[in-house]
Amino acid sequence: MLKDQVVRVVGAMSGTSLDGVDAAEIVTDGHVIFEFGNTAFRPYTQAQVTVLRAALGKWPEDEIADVFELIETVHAQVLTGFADADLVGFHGQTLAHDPKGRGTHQAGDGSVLANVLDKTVVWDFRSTDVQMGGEGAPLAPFYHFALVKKMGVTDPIVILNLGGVGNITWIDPSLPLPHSDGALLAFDTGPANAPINDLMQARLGQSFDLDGKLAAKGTVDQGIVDQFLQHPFFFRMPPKSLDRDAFAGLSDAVADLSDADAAATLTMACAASVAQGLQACTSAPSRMFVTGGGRRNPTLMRMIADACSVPVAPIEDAGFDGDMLEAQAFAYLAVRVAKGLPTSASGTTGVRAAVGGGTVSRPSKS
Ligand SMILES: Nc1ncnc2c1ncn2[C@@H]1O[C@H](COP(=O)(O)OP(=O)(O)OP(=O)(O)O)[C@@H](O)[C@H]1O
Ligand SMILES: CC(=O)N[C@H]1[C@@H]2OC[C@@H](O2)[C@@H](O)[C@@H]1O[C@H](C)C(=O)O
Repeated sequence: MLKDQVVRVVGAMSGTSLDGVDAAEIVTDGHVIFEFGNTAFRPYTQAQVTVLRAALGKWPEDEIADVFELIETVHAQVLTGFADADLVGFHGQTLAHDPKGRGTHQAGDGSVLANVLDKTVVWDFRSTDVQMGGEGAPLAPFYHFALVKKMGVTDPIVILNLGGVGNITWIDPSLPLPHSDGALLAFDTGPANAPINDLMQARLGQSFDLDGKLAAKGTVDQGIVDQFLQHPFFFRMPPKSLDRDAFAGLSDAVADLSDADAAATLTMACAASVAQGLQACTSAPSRMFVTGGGRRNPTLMRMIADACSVPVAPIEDAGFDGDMLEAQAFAYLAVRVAKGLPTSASGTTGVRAAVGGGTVSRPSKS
């Protein structure tokens, strides 16, 4: 791909919440975001969620061909709607993440999708970073940097993503990429929606705490939150990343609480971990913009605002779509990979040097 080429690219993301596949198109040269395009969301059926949940923690050597097929099929269904896209960024579904041990594992084979869609697909974004000593996550920060440039702000700000897991990017837009040391600091903050969703599913058969209504009725057990903050993860210096189920003990800790108190306590645990993450940022940002599904939970947003000493607002206040940001991010990163540009650096994943990685698969017919 030519250095200055501007590309219409679609990105697709299946996140740790296991709710479905987001897809979003942008127009970019891998540096500047020129335009936002169409978006789509395809929820997983209950049966598909059950298959995906059962596959969490699995590695390539496990028998999971059915999971790959499921991921590829659902992504193909969503992505056929993007006929005008020149390129596809395919994240896949993270099943397991152990960057300092077994590696990182996303289900779904981009070469299969390339043939089905008859388009070039960029995928397996995280492996090279892990092989180079990085965390392999979070990877959205380079896109966050481009968004902040588009906003035109000059002061450091923070973007917080509240998905199944939370992650934060501190950005100083006055400094240059790609050598993001200084311009970017990014890391996972802790579990976000995943423990709340798991509680709602196990106790009430619901997929999440709609509008934080159950948590709003409960009382936080501060002792459990304080104990949660003693987890070794919170004593590690960033960059750092998490497996979705790294905090399984948190669910056990609220087992004896009422439904409402358990929901309130898990919601506060997320807010407390965000507040702690903010403390670890390079400097106090002027604002925190929140993306991801958790920004729709008013109880969680109130707890975060109370726990953090900076103004907190959904990213829509900056003019962006908080439901599609991650899908857009993997569209943006796909162009960077195709152009040989880095997608992570020591400030975002702890990798030794800025690195691109990713696999580019072209349709075998062309
Ligand atoms: N109205 C709402 N009230 C409460 N929670 C909500 C609401 N809407 C969405 N959520 C939460 O947001 C989750 C979806 O968030 P999102 O789509 O950002 O996750 P993801 O992309 O799967 O995660 P990740 O960023 O970890 O990959 C839902 O599972 C739910 O927990
Ligand atoms: C290993 C993995 O898939 N991590 C996800 C997960 O979901 C949120 C958080 O944990 C973040 O580290 C990452 O996703 C976002 C999109 C990222 O890479 O920026």
